[in-house]
Amino acid sequence: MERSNAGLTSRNVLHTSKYHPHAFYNRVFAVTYTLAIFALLYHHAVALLHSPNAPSICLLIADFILAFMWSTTQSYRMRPMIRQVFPENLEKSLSRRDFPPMDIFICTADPYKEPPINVVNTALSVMAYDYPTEKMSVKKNIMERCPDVYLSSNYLQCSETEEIKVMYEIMKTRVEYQLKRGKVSDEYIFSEQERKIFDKWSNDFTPTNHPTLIQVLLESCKDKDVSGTCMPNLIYVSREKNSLFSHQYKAGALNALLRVSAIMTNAPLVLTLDCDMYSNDPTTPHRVLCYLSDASIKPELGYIQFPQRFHGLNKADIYGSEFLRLNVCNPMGMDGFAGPNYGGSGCFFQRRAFFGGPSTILFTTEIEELSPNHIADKPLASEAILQLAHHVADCSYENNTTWGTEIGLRYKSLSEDYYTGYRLQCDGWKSVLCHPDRPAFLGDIPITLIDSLNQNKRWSVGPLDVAISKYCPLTFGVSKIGFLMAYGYAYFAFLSSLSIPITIYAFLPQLALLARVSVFPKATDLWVCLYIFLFLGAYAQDCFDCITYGGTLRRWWSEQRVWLARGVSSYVFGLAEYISKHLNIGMQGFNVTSKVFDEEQKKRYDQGKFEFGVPSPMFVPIASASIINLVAFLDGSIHVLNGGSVDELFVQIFVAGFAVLNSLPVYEAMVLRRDKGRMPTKITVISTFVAAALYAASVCI
Ligand SMILES: O=c1ccn([C@@H]2O[C@H](COP(=O)(O)OP(=O)(O)O[C@H]3O[C@H](CO)[C@@H](O)[C@H](O)[C@H]3O)[C@@H](O)[C@H]2O)c(=O)[nH]1
Ligand SMILES: [Mn+2]
Repeated sequence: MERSNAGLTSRNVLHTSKYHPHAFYNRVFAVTYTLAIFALLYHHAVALLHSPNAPSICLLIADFILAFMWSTTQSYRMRPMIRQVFPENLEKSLSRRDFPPMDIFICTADPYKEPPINVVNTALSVMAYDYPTEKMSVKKNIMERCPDVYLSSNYLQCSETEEIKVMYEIMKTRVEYQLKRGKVSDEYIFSEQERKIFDKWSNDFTPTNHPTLIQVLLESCKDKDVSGTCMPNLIYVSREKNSLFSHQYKAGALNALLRVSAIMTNAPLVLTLDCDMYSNDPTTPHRVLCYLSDASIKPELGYIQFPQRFHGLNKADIYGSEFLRLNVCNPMGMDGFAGPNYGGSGCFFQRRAFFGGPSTILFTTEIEELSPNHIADKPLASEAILQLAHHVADCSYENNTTWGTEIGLRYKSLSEDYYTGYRLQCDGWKSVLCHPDRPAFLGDIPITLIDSLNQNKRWSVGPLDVAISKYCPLTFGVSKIGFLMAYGYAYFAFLSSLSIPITIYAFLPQLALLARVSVFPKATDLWVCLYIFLFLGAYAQDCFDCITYGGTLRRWWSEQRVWLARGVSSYVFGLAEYISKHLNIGMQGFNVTSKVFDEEQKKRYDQGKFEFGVPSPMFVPIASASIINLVAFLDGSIHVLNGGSVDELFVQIFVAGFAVLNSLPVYEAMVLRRDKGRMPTKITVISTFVAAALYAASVCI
């Protein structure tokens, strides 16, 4: 079925949508796989009734959680949607003069993890959007408008571009120099006005304690570029920080930006960007307008999400950072229903969506100027406007308001993107996924294992706060957005529960193998076919999906490997962090992912080498599991080679062998490598002790 928007002749079509042809096969497979899961649970139940024992109970729990998590992913496969937009037709139905104003928010939190020059690049890349009045004008029709990317590309060299390059290099050196010094030195302050600005960073100014700073850097129509074209408004905002207040991390930052921008410009369209996500296509807003200029869908359309895409991935994508499933497959699946989740960056919102559902009356704001209906027509740099803007960026501003609970970005979860998208959809908003071939934005990826594991830990803890609350997708969600959408959200909500089955499968069959205890059906038993089907079925479908959506076999292998590593590490630590927070013995925060690349680390990453390097406890379960699996695999194989029965232990030897195959880079890092990214000896020693202790404990039981 192919649909296009009503009211336009085919020549003027702005967007079309059709369901993915795989949907039918996915459904047939889902039914078959469900039957197989029931058969497995039946088999477990019979075995347990026959001879109840601890390993069988553990495996039942593991399989039950895996089955539940599998079921939550099915909604993504029932009705994936493929959309296309035709920006070339846009100006036939909407004149450039009528393009809606747009506010773009770029968050940055830590200059030492997020180099300011990269933030500058991101800002410049979107300031150069092909967009009217504030537009930077289309010079030479360049697609790469991120200066750093453009200047490192094979660009057309002429006196003008060389001049720009020199200007850029000077700016870059200056910014980096000031960062090292931690202060803007006098020789770079050229006027009394600039001095006044920089004086605001007084000596008692710290990242956690400082007043609000708002600086209008460029004002549209007052500031012009060399060709006389208006520049876009460019405003620097640093909200007040005070250690006595909870700042709600990125969600708090975005809410402050929502308010400050409401006072100054109040554009109906809002784009949120992470500081590393530069624009890779100047026509992106045109794609957005293909949806928003369609009166039949606009009233309910809360946001348009572009998949997060990344640059600098190594060939095998060893840490699975491409996240095809998270950023492309799942959102396309949800797009067949109410639409994709909000991904934190590369998302265009209707400002109105932050102020209550589309069919409810607009939620009232404390100050009239914050309402999305308010028309901001005063000069932004005027005293009155600046004063009000400072006021709404105060720490205490949100006290006794519904910011973060009913309006704006929602707090409660460290995954503010996941939770906000979910709540907006529960409010009745729809969304669409815009997935052009040329990525609209490109962001940085973590290049060390610890950064990647930490990022995944955050993504497992954040949604857990939603799972265990009155907004749980399985209850609240089902009642608001229906069973299938809610199940899609439940997958993330319960992501950390995957730690239980993965950890059980990483240790239990292997310890049992060492003790010569059989925990799976015999190789000659027909039931083993069920295990083979369930394992191969899940793996084959995953691999097939991955390749369908643009992945490679090699990357898929990395993805499944890192899934196992997250299971024993990120998700376990995530659960532990969640529990300790609720017992009031620990704190969790938004650990900003580093975007600074150490040259040597980058080189190793490019060679496809895993970067351990730091002695982090998060590596201990990974290393311990690798050791136990290797020992069990060798021990089991020797047993068979010496004439022991293979029948009873075959599945366990297979599981251990599979884990060994996945652990090859870990052994290499523990034993063979000498570079700085190797596994720290301390971790190898601790992990060996842990493995031995587990073995000893299993023998005692
Ligand atoms: O207290 C904070 C922490 C982070 N950020 C900003 O949030 C963005 C994302 O942070 P990053 O460390 O890069 O996190 P990632 O794990 O890479 O981000 C993913 O996951 C986040 C939620 O966990 C989403 O907000 C992001 O959009 C999504 O890309 C960056 O621009 C940060 O500057 C803040 O503004 N305040
Ligand atoms: Mn990031």
